Amino acid sequence: MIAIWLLLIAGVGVLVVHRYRNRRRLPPGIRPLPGPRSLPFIGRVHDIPAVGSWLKFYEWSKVYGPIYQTVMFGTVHVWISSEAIAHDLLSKRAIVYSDRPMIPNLPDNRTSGDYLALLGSTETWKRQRKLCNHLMHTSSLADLHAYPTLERDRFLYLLYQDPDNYIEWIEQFTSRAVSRLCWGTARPSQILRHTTLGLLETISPSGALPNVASFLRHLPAALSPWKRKERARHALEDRLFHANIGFVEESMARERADPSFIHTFLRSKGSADDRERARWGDAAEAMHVVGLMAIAGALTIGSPIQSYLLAMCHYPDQQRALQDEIDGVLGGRCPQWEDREKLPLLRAVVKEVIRWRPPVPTGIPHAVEKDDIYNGYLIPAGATIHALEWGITRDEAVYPDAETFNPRRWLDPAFPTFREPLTQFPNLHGFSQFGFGRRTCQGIPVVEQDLFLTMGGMAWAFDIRKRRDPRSGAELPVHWNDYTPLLIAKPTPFLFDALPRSADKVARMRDMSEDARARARECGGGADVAMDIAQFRPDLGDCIYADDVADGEADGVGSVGDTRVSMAGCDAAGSEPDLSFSDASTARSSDEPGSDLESDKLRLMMELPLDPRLGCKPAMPHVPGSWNWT
Ligand code: HEM
Repeated sequence: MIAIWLLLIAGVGVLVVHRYRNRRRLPPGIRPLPGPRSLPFIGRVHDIPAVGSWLKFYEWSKVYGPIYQTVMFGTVHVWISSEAIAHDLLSKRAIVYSDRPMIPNLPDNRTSGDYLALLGSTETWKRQRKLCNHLMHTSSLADLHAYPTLERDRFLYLLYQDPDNYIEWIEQFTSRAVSRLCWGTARPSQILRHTTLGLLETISPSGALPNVASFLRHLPAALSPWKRKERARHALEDRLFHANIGFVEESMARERADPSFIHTFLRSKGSADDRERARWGDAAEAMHVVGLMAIAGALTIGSPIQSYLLAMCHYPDQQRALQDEIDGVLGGRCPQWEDREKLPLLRAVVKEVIRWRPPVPTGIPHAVEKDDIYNGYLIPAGATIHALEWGITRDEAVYPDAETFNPRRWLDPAFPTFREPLTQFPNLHGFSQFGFGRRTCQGIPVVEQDLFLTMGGMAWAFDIRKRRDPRSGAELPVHWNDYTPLLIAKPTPFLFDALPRSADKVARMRDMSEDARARARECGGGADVAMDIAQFRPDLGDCIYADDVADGEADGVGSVGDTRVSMAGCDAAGSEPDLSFSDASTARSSDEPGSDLESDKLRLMMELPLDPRLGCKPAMPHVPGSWNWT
């Protein structure tokens, strides 16, 4: 207790000195940026909500303008809500604006080579960024979109079988697809999900107290639950990454390795060309670069996929227009990556979902290394610079009627965002939502494929619509903008119907899933190279994921805590549940509104405690016949 008091006093002392130092004379004509008034010592933190903080920062932009500052515990934070200003500073003056701030709850983030995206502007960062570019480029040539397609085909059939568990299937899709890209196998995906969520908590302002009350970072590990948690998480992640690279090495030794980022790296290391061998650093570094790419993919892509479902609930006309495009161009076939030039509306929907509900609404902050003057305002060295993505996407000059989900803004010359040729545009390259300047997101090719395939697949297969009340038949409300509070925001759960559009599409989905399963059996070293996933289970504590039910164990009954959920219409062999089709009059049996199963599902969705980090339930029932470890 005494230690805590001493630390508090020391913390206040540091803040006083910091404040005194910051209060300096400005050259004539130079002003500090406008912003809300600060309280002594704490600055302006007391009225920033823990949930939806970006809405408050956006509200302030309406009062103080598209660039303003707040002070939080002695640090100046600059908030930018205009894409043009973000480019002026973060892109055109990238030489001083490409640093990252120190994260109090992960104080070595600027120097440790373990987290490319969080590294300061150092030589390690430059080397790692080059390696990341090289891996991304080489793999796009190597036809790696076969992996997202395989996982999309698995995902669609799971969503058809059990739409109420959509968050689980989406998170499985993203983590499995990126695991395959990184290591050529989906087996590490559930542990990856676990460690990745932990990291998101570690670095998010709302995820760990020291990120707001930064003096708490000085607490010794014995007194800091945050430090202990992060150490355990990091140790698990390290073991996972070692196991993954070991798996690829062994697969390569047996000539069974599938293409992956790590495979590409190891092949360059084995090259006869000395320069090629020396170019990309050592295996330990590559292991972390690829690990960070996996983390980035597993964290983010689920957000727009969930937001697509939300948008379709609110905008049935847009869904119909998208289905018309897909049906008209593909004649009943499910979209494939090769179809992208022919489907501009689908690409517009992908981009508009991201604009409408930005996955990283407060942006990933940069730091400025030297004092800078912008339009007569001082931006002091060390300030944290936020491109406020939520605000940028609400700039009415660029996005008229910004609150409305309108994919046509990317396709119609009447809108400022229109760009030709439509075989190429819209696409995600250069989109503000992926950052600015030298720190721009390196995963755009992966995001583009994953979202095109999943959103296109869902529009082809399902009518997404609001669920009806089992008793009154009235539409159940679906929230408009309730998002989880961490750095990557996802919609909180909502109920909807995913009605398959025809019996034929159900049969196609089943076939596609079966084909995907056969393709998956060929991947990941096949049966020759085993990956010991069980070694990690003890580290997962109480967390149970649906994939923990191994293949073949499914019995048509899943459990959630103490509640057993039976999947009516399914048997152990994985036959289909009874469902109605949107274009047929087939009556629902067990799944009909008002049935016991329906009320069971509703109760589960509403009553189970949310995992506050993920915004989803801690454990989900298993779908019989789904396949997990291949
Ligand atoms: C919807 C999905 C995604 C969104 C919205 C997103 C957004 C972002 C944003 C806003 C940044 C920070 C840019 C800046 O500081 O100016 C970033 C950085 C980064 N992203 Fe993504 N990202 C996504 C998916 C991915 C994926 C799938 C990968 C890798 C496979 C990836 C890899 C990275 C890397 C390596 C960085 C760090 C760049 C650096 O600091 O130099 N991202 N991303």
